[in-house]
Amino acid sequence: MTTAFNEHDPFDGARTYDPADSVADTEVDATLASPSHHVDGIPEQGQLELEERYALRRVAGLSTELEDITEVEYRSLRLERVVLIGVWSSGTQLDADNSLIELKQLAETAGALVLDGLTQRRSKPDPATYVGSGKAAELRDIVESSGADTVICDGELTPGQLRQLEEVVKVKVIDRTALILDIFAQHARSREGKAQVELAQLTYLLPRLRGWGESLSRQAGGRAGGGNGGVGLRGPGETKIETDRRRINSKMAKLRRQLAQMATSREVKRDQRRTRQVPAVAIAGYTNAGKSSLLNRLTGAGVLVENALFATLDPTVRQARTPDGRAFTLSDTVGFVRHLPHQLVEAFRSTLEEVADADLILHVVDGSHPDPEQQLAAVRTVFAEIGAQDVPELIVINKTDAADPIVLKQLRTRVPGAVEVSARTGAGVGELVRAISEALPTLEREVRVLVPYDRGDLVSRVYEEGRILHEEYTGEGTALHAMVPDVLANLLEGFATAETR
Ligand SMILES: Nc1nc2c(ncn2[C@@H]2O[C@H](COP(=O)(O)OP(=O)(O)OP(=O)(O)O)[C@@H](O)[C@H]2O)c(=O)[nH]1
Ligand SMILES: [Mg+2]
Repeated sequence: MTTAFNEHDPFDGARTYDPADSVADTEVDATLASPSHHVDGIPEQGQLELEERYALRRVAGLSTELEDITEVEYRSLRLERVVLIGVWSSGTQLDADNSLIELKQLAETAGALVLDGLTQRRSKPDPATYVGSGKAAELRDIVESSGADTVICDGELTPGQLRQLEEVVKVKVIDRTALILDIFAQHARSREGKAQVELAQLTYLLPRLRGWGESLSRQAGGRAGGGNGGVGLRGPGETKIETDRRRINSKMAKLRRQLAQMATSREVKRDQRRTRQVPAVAIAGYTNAGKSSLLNRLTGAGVLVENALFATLDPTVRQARTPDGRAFTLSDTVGFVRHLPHQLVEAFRSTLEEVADADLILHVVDGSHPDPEQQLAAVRTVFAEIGAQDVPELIVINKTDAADPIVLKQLRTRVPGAVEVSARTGAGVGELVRAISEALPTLEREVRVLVPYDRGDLVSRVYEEGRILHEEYTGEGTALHAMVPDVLANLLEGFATAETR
């Protein structure tokens, strides 16, 4: 890569930050000695080049592969042309690359064309411009020469960082959180899903309002932030930003009310299932792990399967039966991702409660991914956030048909008891069904009863809801030895024969 801090660079050496300009500036760490900071002092060109080369690394093979040229033209009409940038502050280089590859998948899922991807090794993101200011200027050159119109950063940036980086690179800058929110917005179908996404977007937007645009709004934001109210800004002098803020707040309140209502109707359905004592199994896991494919394989549900992240946003619930005939429900859920924006976790809380409320979680992981363990860990973090950490978990390693045998072998020792399947070929699915059956709580009780002939209703219920192990017609009534749900067992208690008392 060429470094190009040249004479035409209007920012080079002259770049200053106005301390009143940004929230981020209050967090500037004076001891942060990244090589990039030398740029402001105009170091020697040769030394600079070496440092730059070391620090800003292009991730190979990251640009979107296009099938043919017409696709390029078609896309350029409606899609954004993006450059990705990530700050790599911990973990190995492979981790950093994997993270940027995932960012690429996210960007493409959102409909963007990825032109380039770069990472910078740095002890932590620059408080002002995310990447160091020197790297930011270099990034601007890449943006310029590639004709990109958007930069996507692999993290959540402060409003100040977004704005200051934007000032350097001269194109729109968005962060990973905004990107994920955008994908969710594009994929939401149901009324509830749409409301949840909108609430999350507004939550994200609210603190960022002042980062946008003119000095007036910035000023208003700054003063309000200083605790000194909007003196002189209210009434006739009220700024647009305050009106916007108020509008957003009331819209959010309205969405919360609507969501609460929708959650109630779902709660009712869940209660119905509970009183019928049908155990609930939730399929959860990292996005694109093959959760919907597995639901289809297990129940023939015909749920949307797509090689895209976050294809499923609305939970689907299906009925299923264990090989020995016990009914249970199986639900597909929204996929998780590393650093799932907390605004989304909050907004989707009621949907995610399906997982927390389940009797068993099928935790699906993509065995063909280079680092499935990291995905397992990321998903468990979300489980903890939604209070699902105590639900029994059955790990399902999917895509074994495409998985690297070495990764699989490693995974086997690290996650004992996992079931290996391929939703695509059907391999291992029989074993999975047996494992589900074993792991499901037996809400059944064994009963030995003698039911008088005038209580044929109870006998029919045993036929419908339970499993009969032995039946005999005696002088006094029907003698049954059966496995029945708890509720029915209670009704039959009065007819128990001596053996079960
Ligand atoms: N090779 C292979 N591909 C699979 C398998 N299962 C699913 N896939 C593919 O993986 C991609 C994602 O599958 P989905 O079932 O949509 O995954 P998901 O977990 O529901 O994804 P989201 O809803 O987006 O979170 C699709 O392209 C599937 O065809 C498998 O066993 N083997
Ligand atoms: Mg899905």
